[in-house]
Formats: sequence, structure tokens, C-alpha cells
Amino acid sequence: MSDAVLSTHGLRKSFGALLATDGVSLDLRPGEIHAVIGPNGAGKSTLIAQICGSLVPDAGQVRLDGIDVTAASPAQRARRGLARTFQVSALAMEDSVLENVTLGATGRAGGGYGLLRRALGRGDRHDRALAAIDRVGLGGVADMPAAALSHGQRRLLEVAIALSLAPRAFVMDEPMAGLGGEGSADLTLLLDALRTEAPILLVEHDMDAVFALADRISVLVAGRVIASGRVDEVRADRQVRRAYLGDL
Ligand SMILES: Nc1ncnc2c1ncn2[C@@H]1O[C@H](COP(=O)(O)OP(=O)(O)OP(=O)(O)O)[C@@H](O)[C@H]1O
Repeated sequence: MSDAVLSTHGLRKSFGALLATDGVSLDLRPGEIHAVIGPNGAGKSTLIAQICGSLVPDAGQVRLDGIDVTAASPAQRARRGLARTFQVSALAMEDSVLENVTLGATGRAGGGYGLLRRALGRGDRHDRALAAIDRVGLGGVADMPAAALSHGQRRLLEVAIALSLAPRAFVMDEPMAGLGGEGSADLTLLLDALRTEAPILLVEHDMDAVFALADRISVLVAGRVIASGRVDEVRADRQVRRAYLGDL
């Protein structure tokens, strides 16, 4: 797809005899949320790891803005605008919300300590961090340590770190995991609004959130995309219902 911001082409990765991803091709287009769903062990985390560069595929390619980044490191991809939020929070708990955004974004983009100190002194980085914090609704707690935040606020902080990179595309790994109803509702509203700033590849088990947010869904089962399309198309797909959705 020529207008895709992010795309994968035939990504394959095996662990011994197990094919964890088996020729996965999908794309992420401007302005959309594309959800990837599938049962436990389907290969979702393996797919994300290959997209973000922490796992090298056996075959296939990843393109960002049409450029082949398959050989690029996670930091190089982050600098090109690929912003990942983590399934397990990677925050510095002792540091303030603001420090987490300024340092976290610099770290993910691969800055060493010297670069990090220069970045800290830079007004634009500070302003961008504050804007991202405001954007996710944490403006009132910018000086509080991450440890003092609720679980839901920590997820919002993860999004603020990603947002401060001025990303071309977000990759989010189960952002709703462990959130209660209120936390999920807040994050759903935020993601709904964020898609126009950068499209979101969303791996998520929470089907309410997926159906509320996704423009398109791809269903991964045993390492293969068994269906991909608009939400109504995928919900109606017999193979998907049999393999995964049950009686939804
Ligand atoms: N480093 C590894 N070494 C060996 N096998 C692995 C490794 N990582 C993943 N696997 C296997 O690959 C398959 C796909 O795993 P993966 O974690 O990508 O699935 P998933 O869809 O993310 O599952 P979940 O929804 O439970 O997070 C599983 O069978 C898993 O056991």
C-alpha cells in the first residue's frame, strides 16, 4: 500500500520448529487505528518485536514511510518516528512525570548520557514534554513522581513519552491491560483523539476497546493473518468467529 506510514511484508520468525509469525503482511495508514487481535500465543508480541526492531525476522521486511527499516535498530526506528508503548511499564518510578517524558523519550531515541544532558537543558524538549503531558491530561501532576500515579495515569504517561517523540506512527502493546473501567474509558478517549496525530497499530485483548476504536482489524492465529478488514467485516467472518471470537 503506497500511502502506508508503516507496513510489514511477509514477516517470518521461527523459534526452533515453531513458526511464531508466518508471512505477516499488514499496513498502517494515515489517520487510522489498526488493531491486531488473536488468541494467546498467536504471535502478536513476536510481530511487534520485529516491527520495533528488538527481534530480527528470518524473512520479510518492515517499512516506515516507504523506507526499508528491517535492518535498523529500535533506536534508529524511534528516531524515524516509530513510537512504541510497552505492555509492562518501563517508567522510572522515582522520577517526576516531566522527567520521565524528557528522559524517557531521549532514551528511547537512543541518546547517550551526554546527549541526554544536552537535551535536558534544551527549552524546546522541555516545552514539547509539557505539551505532551498536558495532551494526555496529566498537566496537574507533572511534578509528581511516577510512583505516586495510579495504574491508569502511568499508562497515560507512557503515551505522553511516545507522543513527545512527535511520532509518525504509534505501536501500542496491550495498553488497556490491567486498567479498570474508568482507566480504560480515559485511555479509549485519548487514543480515539490521537489517531489524527499519528496512526496507531494497536495490539489489544480488550474487545470493547478494539471495537470502539479500530478502523480495521487483522486477526492473527498461529502466526498467520486469517482475516483483515473493517470491523464489521471481521466480526462477520466465519473463520474468525470459529477460530477466535466465539459468539460475539
Ligand atoms: N523467545 C522465544 N523463544 C521460544 N518461543 C517463543 C519465544 N517468544 C515467543 N515464543 C513462542 O512463539 C509463539 C508466539 O508467542 P507471542 O508471545 O508472540 O504470542 P502473543 O500472541 O503475543 O501471545 P499473548 O497474547 O499471550 O501475549 C508462542 O508459542 C510462544 O511460546
